[in-house]
Amino acid sequence: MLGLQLAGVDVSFPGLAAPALAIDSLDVAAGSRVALTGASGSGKSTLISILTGLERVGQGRILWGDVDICALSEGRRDRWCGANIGLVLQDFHLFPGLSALDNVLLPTRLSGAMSRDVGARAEHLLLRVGLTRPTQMIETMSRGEMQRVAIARALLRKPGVVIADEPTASLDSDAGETVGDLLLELSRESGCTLIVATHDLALTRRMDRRIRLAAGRIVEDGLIEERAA
Ligand SMILES: Nc1ncnc2c1ncn2[C@@H]1O[C@H](COP(=O)(O)OP(=O)(O)OP(=O)(O)O)[C@@H](O)[C@H]1O
Repeated sequence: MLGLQLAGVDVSFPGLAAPALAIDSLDVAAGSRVALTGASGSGKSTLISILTGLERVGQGRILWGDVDICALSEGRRDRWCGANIGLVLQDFHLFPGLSALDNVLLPTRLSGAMSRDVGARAEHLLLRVGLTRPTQMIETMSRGEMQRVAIARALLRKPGVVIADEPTASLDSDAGETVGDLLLELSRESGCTLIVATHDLALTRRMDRRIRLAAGRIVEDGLIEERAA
């Protein structure tokens, strides 16, 4: 499991008068479960992009464990993040024309980290998220099923942290609840840190801590006392 230390981070985009993100310091304990909330445009996706190495910061440090991903070259950062961070996105980022199993395995195959054990773990994870037909083509699946495939893919390489950006936003309430259950259960089972950007109040209440952003800054940060699970 990986803890996060972020310091002096500033992300600006051309045409914006103020930085999209300006965070002096943020620590997340390894193994904790954090909800990232805030109105549309407050900077949640931008924060996720820099935490996962998809976007570079103008200045600052982002340490996962003792690795400062800002100090890595682009290629090394991509490899490190691919191996250590499991990412679940609102619109799944799955590939039509491939089965559920092949979608789970694709990033690992592309990174050259494939092995028999990984193949067996992918099948196990699909069963664990409640999908019994690993060869089913992705385009024939419901949105809730697709998100479950994306969760299995995120967990495949036993990442130290799972980060999800609005994982329940495009799902109905039942499918959203299932996805929330799986993210919480599987991250607990694998002992990884979980960070979820969400507008979903029910999901937020089930986390340990809530960090609220407004205009790119942290305006509220506290423990969630009344957890539903
Ligand atoms: N590539 C970009 N170029 C210019 N501006 C950007 C870019 N990406 C984000 N922004 C701006 O940065 C700000 C924060 O956007 P961000 O997508 O992080 O918000 P968010 O909290 O995730 O919103 P939502 O809940 O709607 O997804 C917004 O003002 C947005 O327009």
